[in-house]
Amino acid sequence: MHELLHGIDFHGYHLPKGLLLIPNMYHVYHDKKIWGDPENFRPERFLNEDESRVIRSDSLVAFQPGKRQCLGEPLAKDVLFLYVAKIFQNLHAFPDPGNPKPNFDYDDGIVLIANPYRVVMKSRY
Ligand code: HEM
Repeated sequence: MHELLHGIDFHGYHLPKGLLLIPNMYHVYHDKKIWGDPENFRPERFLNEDESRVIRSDSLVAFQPGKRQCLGEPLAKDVLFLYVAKIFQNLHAFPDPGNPKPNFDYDDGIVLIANPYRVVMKSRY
């Protein structure tokens, strides 16, 4: 969230001094002009053609661009990578056959919260 220090005109709107701005991440991550088919889980969209490298995209804005961007981004990404990699290095994950599969439904709030779902984790070893 950022507060405007002075009023500005932006794309035909006047934004007054003191206005609080909150980026609409849902809109960015569901923009068909950027992602094509945002509703599909297709992680390879973030890889180059031979899938050997992650492509850096200006549209991935979880850590925010600009002067006040997150200082902890490299640390957060390393920790998340190790955390998720460790889980899937040791466990297989399956949808729970006795329960509905996860979907894109959510609960409204300040942030959107995924509805609960169950998965079965099995040791790889
Ligand atoms: C998944 C984890 C994280 C996410 C998604 C995240 C996201 C963000 C976002 C959106 C901002 C606001 C940027 C803005 O105001 O434009 C921010 C600021 C900041 N983050 Fe993070 N962050 C994460 C983890 C961390 C960690 C681990 C650290 C430190 C070890 C950290 C340190 C900071 C600092 C110091 C700022 C303030 C930067 C400034 O105002 O100049 N963050 N972060």
